[in-house]
Amino acid sequence: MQAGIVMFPGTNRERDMALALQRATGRKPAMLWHRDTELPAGTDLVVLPGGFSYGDYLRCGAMAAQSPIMRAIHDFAGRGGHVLGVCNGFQMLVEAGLLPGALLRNASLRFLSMDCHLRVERTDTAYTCRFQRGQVFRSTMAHGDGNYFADAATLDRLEGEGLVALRYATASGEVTEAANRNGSARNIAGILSPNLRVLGLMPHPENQVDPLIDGTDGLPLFEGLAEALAAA
Ligand SMILES: NC(=O)CC[C@H](N)C(=O)O
Repeated sequence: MQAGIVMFPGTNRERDMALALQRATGRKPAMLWHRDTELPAGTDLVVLPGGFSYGDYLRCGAMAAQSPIMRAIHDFAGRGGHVLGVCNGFQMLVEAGLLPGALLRNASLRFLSMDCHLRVERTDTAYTCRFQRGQVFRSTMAHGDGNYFADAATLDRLEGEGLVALRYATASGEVTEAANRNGSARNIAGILSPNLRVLGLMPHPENQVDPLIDGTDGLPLFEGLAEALAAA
């Protein structure tokens, strides 16, 4: 699988993402720049990593969504390409219209940097195929604007079409208000596009890919991608 990671001014999680992908695929991802107008031939996965693109000016991800490379990413997604947006990358995907809804300020109006637990809601996707349905894994959140919002009709559509990939839950898998630290609608931590190929999520699975650093709870996401896209 050949992945490309896009960097914007203010991106800060691209190296962690590269290590996570390299660990799972055995291959170095291509590092791409926001001014690029094309993706390298043979790209199987585009990743929009976390950070503070353009200093979060206007709204998180709003300026990045207007970058030259976004047109190529739109085309790639339109052809059925896989696109993963993590944290600021998720914010970019909604700002670019590739996923519905918005990421509002956290309900507490505070930047939240803490562990969280995620419940896997479906497993027939390239991102989640290495998890069990209902499995809970530990991850990390680090954001000021992670409060997922969409109108009721959109939320109902996402639920009805099974496009909620991940929810904030307790360590034992209960979807409670206390587990939902940023106030997201229906505890939503990550959503999919209707073709299941675009995933946006606020927490950082790339933080948990090394037993010597913070465990390997996030590794199945990258291993699943490696497996699913190698076979593609
Ligand atoms: N870690 C991140 O990607 C943070 C995203 C964004 N800057 C926020 O604070 O919400």
